[in-house]
Amino acid sequence: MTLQQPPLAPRRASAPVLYVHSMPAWVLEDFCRKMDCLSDYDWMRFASYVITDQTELRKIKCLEKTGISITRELMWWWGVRLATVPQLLELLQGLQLYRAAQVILDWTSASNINISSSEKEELVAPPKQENTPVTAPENKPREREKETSVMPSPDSSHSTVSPAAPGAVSEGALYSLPSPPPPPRDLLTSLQSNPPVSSSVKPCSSSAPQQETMTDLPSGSLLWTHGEVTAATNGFSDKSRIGEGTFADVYKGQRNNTVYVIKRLKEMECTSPNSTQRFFHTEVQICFRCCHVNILQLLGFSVETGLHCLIYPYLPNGSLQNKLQCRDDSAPLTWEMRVSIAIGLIRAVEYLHNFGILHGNIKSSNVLLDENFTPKLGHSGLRLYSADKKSECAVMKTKVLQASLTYLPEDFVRHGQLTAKVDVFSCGVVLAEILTGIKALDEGRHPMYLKDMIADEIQTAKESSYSKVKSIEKLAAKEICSKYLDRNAGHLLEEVAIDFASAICFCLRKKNSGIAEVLEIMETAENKLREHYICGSSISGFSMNTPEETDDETASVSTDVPSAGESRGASAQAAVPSGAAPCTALLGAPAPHTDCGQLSRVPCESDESTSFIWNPSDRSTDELPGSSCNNSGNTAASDYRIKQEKPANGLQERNAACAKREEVLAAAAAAQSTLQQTSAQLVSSCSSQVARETSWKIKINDKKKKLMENILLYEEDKLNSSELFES
Ligand SMILES: Nc1ncnc2c1ncn2[C@@H]1O[C@H](COP(=O)(O)OP(=O)(O)OP(=O)(O)O)[C@@H](O)[C@H]1O
Repeated sequence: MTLQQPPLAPRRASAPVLYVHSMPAWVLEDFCRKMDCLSDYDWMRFASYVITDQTELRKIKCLEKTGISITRELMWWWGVRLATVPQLLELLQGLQLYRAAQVILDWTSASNINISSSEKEELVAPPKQENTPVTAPENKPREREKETSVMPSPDSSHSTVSPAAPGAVSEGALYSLPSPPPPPRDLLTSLQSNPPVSSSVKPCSSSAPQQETMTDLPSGSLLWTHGEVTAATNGFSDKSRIGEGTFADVYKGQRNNTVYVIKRLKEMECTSPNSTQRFFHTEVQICFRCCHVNILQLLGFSVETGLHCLIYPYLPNGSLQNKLQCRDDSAPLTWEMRVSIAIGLIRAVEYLHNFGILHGNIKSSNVLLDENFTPKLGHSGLRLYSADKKSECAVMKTKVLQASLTYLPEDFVRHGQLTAKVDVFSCGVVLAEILTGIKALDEGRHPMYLKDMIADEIQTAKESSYSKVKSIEKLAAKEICSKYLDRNAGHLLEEVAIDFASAICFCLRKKNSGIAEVLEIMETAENKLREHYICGSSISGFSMNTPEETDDETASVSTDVPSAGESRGASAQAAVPSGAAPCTALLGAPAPHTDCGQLSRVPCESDESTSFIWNPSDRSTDELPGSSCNNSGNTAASDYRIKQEKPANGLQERNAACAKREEVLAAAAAAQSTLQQTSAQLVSSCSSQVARETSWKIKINDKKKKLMENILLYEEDKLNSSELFES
């Protein structure tokens, strides 16, 4: 007896269609968790209904080794083919996978989504009991497994077949299954062509009139039609074209009042006829799986003959490379931004590596900056770890990588073996660009590669040091800072600069570190910088709209909008709390802009009458101290700069201040994530300040401490804005 594909009746045209791809993330996650711990046999049985092509199915099963949820991968595969939730549900129920089905049912009933049984009947006829596989000799134990998967015992995740032989399990399971009609072999053809009649799902194609249109989709579709991309880019007009990469022409486009970037793949650039398709497929697959604040999100794609487009959000601050080189006459990135961009990049790489994904094309032009200067790593060139035994190394031979020698280590150039260390190396080159502002490649320079300039410093440090390995990085870091630190960004705390440069050395040395170690160094640097700004001699504040602690008892809140002059004055007056540690030495040349708003060599003195201002209107570059060299004040990340000033008097002013602050807080909601991050750091830095101040016998300002606590409660929605300033 053979297992039959559950037959599908045509969808009712008028019924609202609930697609698998529009399932909320938490439902999908819960569902995947339940499915992933099924026995291999049960999982394969389910998957075989979704993907009838065994090669395709085995490819997904292989991903299990990388720690990726294979059910998620399977759901993606099915989701882009416009599978519906009722279809999924029917399949689960037909296979008696009740726990997973329950996840879907809980969600639909909690959200009042109506999937009535009659409707289900019309959508999909469940597989009949007698169609379940019972014939193969090995089916008896497996039948028992199926039961346990309905109500699993603690070890139900363990198949009766040894987990040490996943290939055998897969094959056994596959061979015992019937062969339903093969679905389209890959994403592209399936999306382009009409589906086989018996296929369980229907691919979407702009040329398939019987298919629901995009407007029918509950939350919009990932799949754009040719017409939609053409309309969004004004027919791929030159005016809409904003850039060009190795693989794609980049267009800025608009659809439904949202601005997008549409990357049109260059069909001719690829080495073989299939490589565009492979590249595209990989890109879409990986984007689907990756969800991280520092990874560029894929919003859609378009696949038609001769036209492959990937659609991303438009990031108004463009690429890191352009920003570092101040193209479009933008102000240099501040140190706060640079450190935070570096950390964002490292986190993105760490995230990918944790998922077993190698990037293989990390460079500053691939790091894009959103309106808050949050970095988003683009993913052209992403590859998966090769699943075969040979290695964690995948052989890379693409044109993209040959063009990226600037960011790749010598070993890689020679052997073409991509490993996590290659990514760490490339990351180091980008970090070096951030710290030095020097181009990664300049053919008119000797050495022309920035990586070689850093390598020379490491080598020199090695030769001149007989001490332990660790100090070599420090030695080299000092040299790098004194020679190459980007002076346009103003001054940088010496300790921070050296940590930053050390992180670069750790990335670029021969036996380089893991990404986690590099992240730790940079996070330490960021904490030092933040602590210094908040507790020490901050002038510009650490790009956050949070109040700065002062040690005066009577400080009150002022909402005065200072003039540019006042800002400058305040910058010059920025005070270090009484008794604060002596100002740390600062690196960088005596700034060409001495009033640049960065950490100038401020005298360490107290200012007992300081208060703080959040000043949303104080954003324009020309109001900033030293605006020619500092744009921190006019970015969203640092919109509300902190300034110390004489206290305002009386209740009236305080009330006015409160009202004003409410406005500010409303705006601050837009920068919620930044705020949350800051608060946590603020609390830690404040507690360390408290400790210090206590030892210096300084009385802490209770009102401000209360305000800090209130801000945290506000962010946790435990206070509303009117209660924020209650003491
Ligand atoms: N989402 C985006 N928002 C704003 N600008 C973008 C976006 N994506 C790309 N760009 C711009 O287009 C340029 C080209 O991007 P693309 O990613 O195609 O190429 P690349 O990174 O320079 O090279 P390669 O294709 O070799 O990785 C970028 O340098 C950037 O200026």
